[in-house]
Amino acid sequence: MQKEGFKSGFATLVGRPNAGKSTLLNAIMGKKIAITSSTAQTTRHRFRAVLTRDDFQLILVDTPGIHKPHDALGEELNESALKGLQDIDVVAMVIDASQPIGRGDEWVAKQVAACKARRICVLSKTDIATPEQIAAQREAAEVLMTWDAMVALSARSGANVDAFVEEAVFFLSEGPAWFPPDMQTDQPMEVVIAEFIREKILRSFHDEVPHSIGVAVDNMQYEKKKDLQRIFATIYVERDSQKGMIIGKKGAAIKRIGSEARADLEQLLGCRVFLDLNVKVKKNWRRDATQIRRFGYGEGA
Ligand SMILES: Nc1nc2c(ncn2[C@@H]2O[C@H](COP(=O)(O)OP(=O)(O)OP(=O)(O)O)[C@@H](O)[C@H]2O)c(=O)[nH]1
Repeated sequence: MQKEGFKSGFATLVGRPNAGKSTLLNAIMGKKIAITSSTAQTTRHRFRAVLTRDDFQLILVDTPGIHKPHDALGEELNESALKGLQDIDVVAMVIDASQPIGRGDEWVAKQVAACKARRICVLSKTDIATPEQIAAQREAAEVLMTWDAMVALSARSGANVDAFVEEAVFFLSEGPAWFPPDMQTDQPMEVVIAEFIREKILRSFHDEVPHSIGVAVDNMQYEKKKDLQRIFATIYVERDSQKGMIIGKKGAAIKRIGSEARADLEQLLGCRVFLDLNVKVKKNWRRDATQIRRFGYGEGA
């Protein structure tokens, strides 16, 4: 059971190249997590990490187009980067405390200032900055915009990293966790979505459906013009009776699951979603090694 007052939501780390975003992400997670770029860039959000504690779940996403001013000069990318920032709760802009604020920082700040999310200024690398430098950087950062919070930290030494997490969580809303607590690392989008749908089904049936059900995303197509992500997924069950239950009378149950999942996936992905769900009976799918990998539960998934 989730604690009363449990909070959940999304945060993104932005900042010019080399500001220290990846190092901070790793420090937040408390271990080196694989940061891959294997995820198809069909959606605005790339999931980097999910941090779950007793009282919160903080999902760190990457917002493509916000780090690299040169790539983002085109109107279109600019706009989509900004839109991406609209769906998340907290934007943390990482500024290197040991370097003067430059044009790269100013560019990123402009994007951040235009979004609705809560804005946290992170002054990074305090281990190599003098107290005078940090104080001066605070002042310079205040000039960039009005922040909801400011934290000076060192991802390398770990100093104040927890304080940053606390600030970010403070701005999240109360609500249930989006993902299972043991999901931590960067995952391919298909696995994230499959896991998400599975979670919805389990919740929707209040544990009447066994945890042995599996979900696999078979295909994903993004239509740029419509800003629409088509997702084709299969729900695997072990028995016919389970299939009947998930489909429901005249398909009522699966329809409901589909529309609930779709609405949340739209928020999750930051674009419109068309969701096609199929139910298949596959006995003992869990024992099949290839299947396990495909479903994203086994090692090496
Ligand atoms: N001394 C010190 N160095 C840091 C700290 N955080 C990051 N660095 C170093 O700064 C450099 C850039 O850090 P990254 O975390 O890769 O920066 P980034 O913002 O993710 O960079 P891009 O991926 O290019 O956008 C690396 O050499 C890090 O080791 C810190 O807290 N202290």
